[in-house]
Amino acid sequence: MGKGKNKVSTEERSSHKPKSHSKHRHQETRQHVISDLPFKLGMWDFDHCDPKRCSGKKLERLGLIKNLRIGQKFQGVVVSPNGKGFVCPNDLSIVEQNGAAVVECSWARLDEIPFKKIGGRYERLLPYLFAANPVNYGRPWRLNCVEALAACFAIVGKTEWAEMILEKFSWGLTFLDVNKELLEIYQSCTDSESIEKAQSRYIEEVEKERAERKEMAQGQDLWMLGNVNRKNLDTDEEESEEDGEEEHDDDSIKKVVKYDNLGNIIEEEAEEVNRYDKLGNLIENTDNEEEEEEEEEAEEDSSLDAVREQVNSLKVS
Ligand SMILES: C[S@@+](CC[C@H](N)C(=O)[O-])C[C@H]1O[C@@H](n2cnc3c(N)ncnc32)[C@H](O)[C@@H]1O
Repeated sequence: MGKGKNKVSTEERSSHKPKSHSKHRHQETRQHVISDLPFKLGMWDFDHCDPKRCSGKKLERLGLIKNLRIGQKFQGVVVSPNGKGFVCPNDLSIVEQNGAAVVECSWARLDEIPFKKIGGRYERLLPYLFAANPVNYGRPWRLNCVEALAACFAIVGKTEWAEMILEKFSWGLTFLDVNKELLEIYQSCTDSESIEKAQSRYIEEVEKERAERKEMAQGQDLWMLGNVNRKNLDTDEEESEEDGEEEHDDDSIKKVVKYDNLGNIIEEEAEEVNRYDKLGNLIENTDNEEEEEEEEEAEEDSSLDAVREQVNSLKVS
């Protein structure tokens, strides 16, 4: 055995004492913090997440949240993907008396969570809100634990409690700014049904505005093309010139005609428009503008479909 291998130097010994002492003090501080809080927070932690990025774990390190065991139920509002109704202002007394809890787990591994063995009497979904955390910034529905708890507090009217937990994160208070309008709408509701209606109205408005913006953008594109009537005229002329001639069987060659704002042709050229699939195979050019437009629309709308799907999946689960 090497000389002095298991020996603890005087320096180390003296540094050990304060360490264990400080641990004890830290525990005391934690209890002190939890008992000092005007609210109760709970969390079932399934250890799915990177502890450095996990907001629930940070709340735990700060002594603001209590860890709950599997099999243990929570008396307050449980904000969970397994919720049956939405958090609403009518939940105020439950939150005031017994607080709020979350399920700390990965969104990708929800199917591993034994929802029947956790939760409580008041399991709730959160309505449409945007994440402000660095991992999912700007995404609706997928809030992290501290955002979910803060949203619950804010909806029932305890915005100051929401601020108390969010301010522990550098980005935290942004959550309230980003969702100011939505939170005010939800705060003016009463029960879960009214929250659901308000949420649907908001999503519909967002969709409508989106469609209007798209229409305006299309209008601008048309304006940029110049005199559309003149363009049609020229195309007809071209077609009639080609009448009786051998048809060009290479669809990949497309005429590109550009006009200035007065409708004069400023350029005419042939352009290769070959398109390839992911495997590098040539895709036949259909020149079917309607089909292409439909494809574009489907792509643009897919994000909204994803939102709808998430609403439904949250409702179903
Ligand atoms: C899936 S975990 C992800 C936690 C993340 N790793 C973190 O750092 O906090 C987020 C938890 O917040 C709650 N939550 C977030 N968004 C929710 C929503 N729209 N409806 C219900 N609960 C939600 C749930 O308890 C959910 O399990």
